[in-house]
Amino acid sequence: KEVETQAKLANVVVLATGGTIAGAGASAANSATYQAAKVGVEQLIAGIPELSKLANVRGEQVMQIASESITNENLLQLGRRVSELADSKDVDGIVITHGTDTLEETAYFLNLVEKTDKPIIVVGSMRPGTAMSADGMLNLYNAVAVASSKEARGKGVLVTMNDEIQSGRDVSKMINIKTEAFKSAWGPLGMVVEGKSYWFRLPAKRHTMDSEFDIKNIKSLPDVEIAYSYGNVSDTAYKALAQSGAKAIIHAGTGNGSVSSRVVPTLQALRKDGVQIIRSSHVNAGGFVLRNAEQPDDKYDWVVAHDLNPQKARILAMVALTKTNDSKELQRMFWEY
Ligand SMILES: NC(=O)C[C@H](N)C(=O)O
Repeated sequence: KEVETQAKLANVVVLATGGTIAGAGASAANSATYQAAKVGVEQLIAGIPELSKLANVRGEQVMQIASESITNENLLQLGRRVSELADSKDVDGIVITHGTDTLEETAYFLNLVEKTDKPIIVVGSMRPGTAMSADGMLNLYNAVAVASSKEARGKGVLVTMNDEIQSGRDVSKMINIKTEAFKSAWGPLGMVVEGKSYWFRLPAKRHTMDSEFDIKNIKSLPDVEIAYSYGNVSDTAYKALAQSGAKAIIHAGTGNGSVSSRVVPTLQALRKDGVQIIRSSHVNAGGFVLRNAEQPDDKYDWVVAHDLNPQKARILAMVALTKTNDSKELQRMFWEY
């Protein structure tokens, strides 16, 4: 009987990368002071015996780092492993445990480059497993539940935090001290409660199977950097980033991606030198940057990031630049993805 049930359960692989979900503190009262990336994947899985009722779960330690230290090489390594597993007949769903600081970047990257309709769920936690009311256990349980469900197929890369199912494209870490940390300006796609998913909406942007990008064709990622804007901003950072070899600079602009008059001439000159200029907004609840609003993008040959925050704009720019350096093509991609 047991063998029969196991055969019916989905096969889910948990790829562990580190983060607070694998963190450990000195005492149970340490919810904010701890070391990330300490606990191995086997221990994470063993800590939730209920997983065996949801799926046949096995783990793989891909790396063990705090996500603020993730590199483009790490992204490619993870992306390639996800792709290999997705191609395997024995795998029905993939869960990635990840630090929350750059979780939204990794989720968006995978959403762009993985050619599969199998569920890929990225999950983290805000408190280490050693803390009182640690959130990692339930977040991971929910991730495995969604990864093993048929309804999650074809919905792009997803994130399960705080009982919500979010689109990996839209979701962003909005606050760093609450378990209710991840939000999307356009709302969650669904909820997961007691291991069951409840769906309410679908992503509208191109992703995974419908994406023109494929991790199998990406050898390396170009250098794309971000410059932050604020009152009295100077052009020093923009110039330095270009000098260090950035192929594109994401302008993390104020408001609707506005650019200080002190910086405009430098950005015009950098564009003439071949650097792509991409205007985004760093407003917290979600930016919305439109072409030729605030700045004459057509005239300057700049690109707008639309609703992508600066760190997500960096991900799309890197992936897009592996295919084209044409600013019109880049702009098309920023509307479509
Ligand atoms: N909550 C977390 O996971 C934060 C941690 N610094 C990380 O991103 O790895």
